[in-house]
Amino acid sequence: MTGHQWGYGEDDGPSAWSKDYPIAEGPRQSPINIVPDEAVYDANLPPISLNYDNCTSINISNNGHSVVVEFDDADDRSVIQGGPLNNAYRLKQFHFHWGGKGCHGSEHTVSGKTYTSELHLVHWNAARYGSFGEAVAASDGLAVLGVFLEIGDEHRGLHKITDALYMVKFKGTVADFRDFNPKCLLPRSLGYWTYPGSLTTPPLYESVTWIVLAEPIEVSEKQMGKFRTLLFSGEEEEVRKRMENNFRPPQPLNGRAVRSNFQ
Ligand SMILES: CCc1c(F)c(F)c(S(N)(=O)=O)c(F)c1F
Ligand SMILES: [Zn+2]
Repeated sequence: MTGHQWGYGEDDGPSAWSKDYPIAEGPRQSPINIVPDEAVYDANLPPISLNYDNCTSINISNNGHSVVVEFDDADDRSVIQGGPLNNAYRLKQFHFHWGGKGCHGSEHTVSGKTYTSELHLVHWNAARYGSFGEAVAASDGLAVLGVFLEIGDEHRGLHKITDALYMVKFKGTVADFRDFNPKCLLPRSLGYWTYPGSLTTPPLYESVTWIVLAEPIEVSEKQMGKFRTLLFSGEEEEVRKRMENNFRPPQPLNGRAVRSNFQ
């Protein structure tokens, strides 16, 4: 596996990543299995505060690993703060991880329970670093908000995304995607677990403060089916590989404390 050519298949998947990215076996890797009974309720953990009202989505793209919606992060117009964070972190992008048919597909698990998908809202510490590229490798550089998706009723906010997926079927495709506010993808409760972790894809930097919401959102099987029409492969590639099961399994906790802001 030459550098930067990683995937989720038999030969280039999570069990092979450590060859090119030795940090894969580091002390604070993600995702993890969250065991609520072993989480430490921390009464001093403030609620998280999301200010997405002036957020500016720019485009939606297929990077060969997931579907990504990017935001204008030139100023503090859309930030997450509070919770375990010492300052405001700027929204850079969000993307998803999902399974094939059935109910696996999330990266974090809760007492071993998997969800059908997991949304990651990626933010970077603009108070301390000059760019996302600089922050991505710093121990307090990123804050990722994780939201579980489970099969149920259709999600009205997700429609705008699933209706745009046909434009980014192939790896390397990008399309305009304006005026999307991801606030509509959040559950009612912002109760969360938080722990120090990493990117769940190469380069697997140990730079993420994870904030995983306990309440899932509901999406329909039909909506999930649209994610599976995406391809890992580029338009010119002979073999078409459906984009699914793009999740890393849980990694060793190595004694890390998982804290919750709820009992
Ligand atoms: C380098 C860009 C990037 C990702 F590709 C990614 F998958 C994640 S993840 N799954 O940990 O949320 C990030 F946080 C992230 F910043
Ligand atoms: Zn992710």
